[in-house]
Amino acid sequence: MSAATAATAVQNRERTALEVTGLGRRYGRRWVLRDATFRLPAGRVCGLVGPNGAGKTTMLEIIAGLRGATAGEARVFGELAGGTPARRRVSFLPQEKPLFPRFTVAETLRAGRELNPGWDQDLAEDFVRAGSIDLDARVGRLSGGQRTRVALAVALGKRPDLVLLDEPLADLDPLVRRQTVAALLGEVAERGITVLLSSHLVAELDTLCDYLLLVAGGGLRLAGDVDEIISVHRRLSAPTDRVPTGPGGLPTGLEGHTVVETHRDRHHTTALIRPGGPVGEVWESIAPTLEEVVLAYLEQSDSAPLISPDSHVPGAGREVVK
Ligand SMILES: Nc1ncnc2c1ncn2[C@@H]1O[C@H](COP(=O)(O)OP(=O)(O)OP(=O)(O)O)[C@@H](O)[C@H]1O
Repeated sequence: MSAATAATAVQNRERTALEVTGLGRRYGRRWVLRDATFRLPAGRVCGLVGPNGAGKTTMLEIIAGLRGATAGEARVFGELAGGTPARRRVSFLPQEKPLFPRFTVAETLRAGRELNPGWDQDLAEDFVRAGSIDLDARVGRLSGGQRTRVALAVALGKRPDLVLLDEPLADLDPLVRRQTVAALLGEVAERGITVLLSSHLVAELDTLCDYLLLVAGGGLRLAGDVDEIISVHRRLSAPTDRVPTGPGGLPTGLEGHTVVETHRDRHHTTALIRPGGPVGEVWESIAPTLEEVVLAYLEQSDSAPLISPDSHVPGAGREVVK
């Protein structure tokens, strides 16, 4: 390989933070995750959503190298998850924050420094101080929000290229959540860090994430840039008496479109679709919110997956739905 080709290969690898191919995990006889294939471009903040038990933690643990896959593989900046080169570039913050209550905040950061060769003490200390947290305070005496900030400081102090966060905001009140999110996003934007975070806070996803993965029913249902995902969907509504149920059980006029979800009552019929062409005039058609799209896919976990072009893994043999 020439020097130029090798440089291009490195550049390409650095453009993809995460590449997951045919990933599956079985516990006993039960598959919780099957055939997940996607690419996460570097520098994105990606939300990982799905119902309870959909396999979000399992996926994060596999990427962090804490759990093996039953099928397929995950690569972090081109390196196989679990290996030393991949682990060096990843920080994982599990749901149960790994902090010792008896340690002071300063001792917690010192432990981070001793365990991580690339540790950035200034970054970690600044992140903690910006939350008005005393470095001499005992971790066990901190509020939930303060503990989250300390745990995030430890995760960021490692100077990772990819941060994996398992429901980091679940136990925070809305104000602290907003402050913590702003601090986190400021830090990741400045350093070009890629973030993959699981969350049930569907209504707040669009303030946090510019990329989305949705797992449900054992598989990946949505993957892609948030704006792109929204732009390929339409939210339709029509008077129920003008769109009677057709032969396939769907309201008439939706043939030829990919229908994700429909709701019907005596007066109104609504649908979330991926249009396959122009929509009949009887329907009022508007752009959906991200929350509406996510809720529709969560409700209809067997709807056709949408893997957007920049989430597509080249050569993985998976259909790209536009
Ligand atoms: N070590 C294990 N042994 C057996 N089953 C497990 C194990 N870990 C997880 N599971 C099961 O796998 C499924 C997926 O769990 P996982 O924690 O990955 O889901 P999740 O999407 O993160 O859920 P939640 O939103 O509730 O946190 C669940 O049904 C869970 O009970």
